[in-house]
Amino acid sequence: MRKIVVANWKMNGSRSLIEAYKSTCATFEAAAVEVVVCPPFPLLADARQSLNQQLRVGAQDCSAHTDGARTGDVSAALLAEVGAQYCIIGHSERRAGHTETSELISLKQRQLIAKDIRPILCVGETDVERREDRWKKVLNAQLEAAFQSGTGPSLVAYEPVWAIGTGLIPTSEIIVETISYIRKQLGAKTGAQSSLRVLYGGSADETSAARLVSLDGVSGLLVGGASLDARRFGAMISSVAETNWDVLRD
Ligand SMILES: O=C[C@H](O)COP(=O)(O)O
Repeated sequence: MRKIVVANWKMNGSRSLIEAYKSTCATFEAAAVEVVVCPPFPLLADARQSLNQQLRVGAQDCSAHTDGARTGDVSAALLAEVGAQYCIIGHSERRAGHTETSELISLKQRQLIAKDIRPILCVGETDVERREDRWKKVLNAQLEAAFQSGTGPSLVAYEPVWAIGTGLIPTSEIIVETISYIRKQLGAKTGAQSSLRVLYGGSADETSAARLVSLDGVSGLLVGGASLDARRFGAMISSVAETNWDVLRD
């Protein structure tokens, strides 16, 4: 299966970054890697139009509701209308900064699936939860809620909170063990472990991308900071694509 690399611009980016992506990132070998760009809402339509050839476009969040008097919310239907094919949900910055619960996130997942948008469900423990060996319990709760919507996610991003934007990347052992645990938990619920894609996110950059996607069970990357520079992100895509071709040649 192709590796997938997702750029999460968070509350950053501009039309000029879309243009930079167009000239720098849209020349990779699409057969080897799937690339998804998630800009802020106002740039979605522009991104979709400009990057349509090879890059997919995703949103960073969506409303748990379909319509109505919900100022500031953006529905899955509207995301579909501007061409979003993916949507990040449950990012730790929303769980913590916007007090989003797993129940709310599962409602969002349901809205997205109804509009044929693929949810990318983010899960991950804090440093204290890791140190106190409570990470399994935390991940279970975050994954369990996703099943309240009736269908499990086909894309999960494991993002340890302590690795996001810190320059700290967990050891390979931690990443492999945790992603294997996520796969086991979801496989037990859905029986569809093989079609599940699990990404790693947290301080991934052009120097670590190839190693990270080569780890057992890692289907790709969710990238924050390093995706804000089109050249760095382009270098990440290239190194992941090369890794994938190596796999195909073996
Ligand atoms: O969604 C992306 C993650 O939060 C990772 O961010 P980062 O690559 O800046 O650590």
